[in-house]
Order: sequence, then C-alpha cells, then structure tokens
Amino acid sequence: MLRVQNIQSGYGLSQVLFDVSLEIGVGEVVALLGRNGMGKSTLVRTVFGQLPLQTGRLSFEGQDVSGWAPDRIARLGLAIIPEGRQCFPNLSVREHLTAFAAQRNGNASQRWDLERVFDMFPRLRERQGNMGNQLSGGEQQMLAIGRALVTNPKLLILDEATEGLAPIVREEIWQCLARLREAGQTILVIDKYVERLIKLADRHIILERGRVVWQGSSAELDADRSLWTRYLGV
Ligand SMILES: Nc1ncnc2c1ncn2[C@@H]1O[C@H](COP(=O)(O)OP(=O)(O)OP(=O)(O)O)[C@@H](O)[C@H]1O
Repeated sequence: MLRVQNIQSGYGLSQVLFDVSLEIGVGEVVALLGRNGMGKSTLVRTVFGQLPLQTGRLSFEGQDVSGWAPDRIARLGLAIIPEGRQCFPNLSVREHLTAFAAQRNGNASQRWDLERVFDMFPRLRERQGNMGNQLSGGEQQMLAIGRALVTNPKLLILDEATEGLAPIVREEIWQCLARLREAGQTILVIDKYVERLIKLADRHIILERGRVVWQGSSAELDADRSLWTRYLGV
C-alpha cells in the first residue's frame, strides 16, 4: 500500500532522514520504533506531504505521490492521528465526527460512520454533546481516532496515540487497535510500549538517527533483547 524509497528529508538545512526505505502491505500492522528525536514524526510528516522530500520517492497503492500536498494525499485514503490529538475546543464530539466523515473506501457494511465509531467507543456516544475542551485526555484520543476512521482511511497512522494516558485508558486504545487490525485495517503505529507493540504489530521498523537500522517480525524483536537496549533504551 505504501512504499517509501530512499527518502531524505528534514527542516531547512537540518537533514533528519537519511536514505529511508520501507513498505507497508495491505492489511499489515507495522510499528515504527526508536528513541526520542530519531526521526519517527519527521518520517510521518514527510509521508503526508507536510515536509518537502529532498530526495527519494513515495508511492501509495502504486501511484507516485512524491511532492503531493497533504490534502491530496489524504483524499487517496491516508489518515494521520498526530501527536497531541488536536481536537477543536468549540466543536462537539458529534460535530467532529460528522465534519470529517467521507464515503471513500470499502463496501457499505465495512464503512465507518458515526454509529460504528460509537460502537467502538461507547464513551464517545455518552459524550457526544460535549465540546472538545470538555473531554478527558483519553476521550480526546478516542475522538482523534474516531475522526480519522470516519474518513474511511486505507492507511491509518498513529503517532504516539497512548502518550500521557492513564494505563487503563491506554489499554482501551490498544484494544481498539487490535479490533481495527482484526477488521483488516492497515496501520502504521508509533509508540514506545515495545511489549504491547509486539502483541499488536506484524512487523517492526527501528529508526536510529534518521536511518532504518533494523526491520523484522514480532517474534524476531521479542527474541533479541539486545535490540531493545541498543536502540529503544528499554
Ligand atoms: N519543527 C522542527 N524544526 C526543526 N527541527 C525539528 C522539528 N521537529 C523535529 N525536529 C528535529 O528533528 C529530529 C527528529 O525529530 P522527530 O520529532 O522526528 O523525532 P521522533 O523520533 O518522532 O521523536 P519524538 O518521540 O521525540 O517525537 C530531532 O532532532 C528534532 O529536534
């Protein structure tokens, strides 16, 4: 679904990504790992067209999208849940979800609409009249995920979705991702909870100072704890 080939990117003169290549197949759940500041968010921003590609090529479902603007890439079916959730304080839960809804992908029974998001997150159904600034951190994160789902994305990218959440709420988000995986959703997930990612993801990619230094399966990552200490600071 997504192919990243030999990309270099960064901020002005400061180069952050060096010759990064990776692929995400249809229905795969891939985890992007690495310590703080290693370039994970920069990679996501580059894939989404928010940062210019210095060199390399990006393709989505076989189509070359290098240099495309974010809104054009989003219309192809890519949704990003960025760090920090970014809910609108003056829109209700229901308004957030109806404003972002799009009939893009899949057959009717598989489509995400308001009701299906409320079934996934009953708490959002209860809070549907609450404004964005009247939600707890966990509810805001659920809303950020729901808002991405109603666009019916082919590829869903989550950047530190469980950051700052209480363990019990974090677990709710993990369970939601597991259900999305069962439903066949393709996902790229960035998070720091390696043990939880090993249970969730098919494959893992480790970034170190803007380079891919390791890729492998959950079983391989689980078996080699030296990777954890060397690259993940665990
Ligand atoms: N807006 C920006 N302008 C300039 N440099 C930036 C900017 N955002 C990030 N950087 C730098 O780019 C490098 C990679 O940061 P990035 O946010 O991609 O890392 P990360 O792996 O996502 O880590 P974190 O978990 O801390 O977000 C860091 O050296 C960071 O200081």
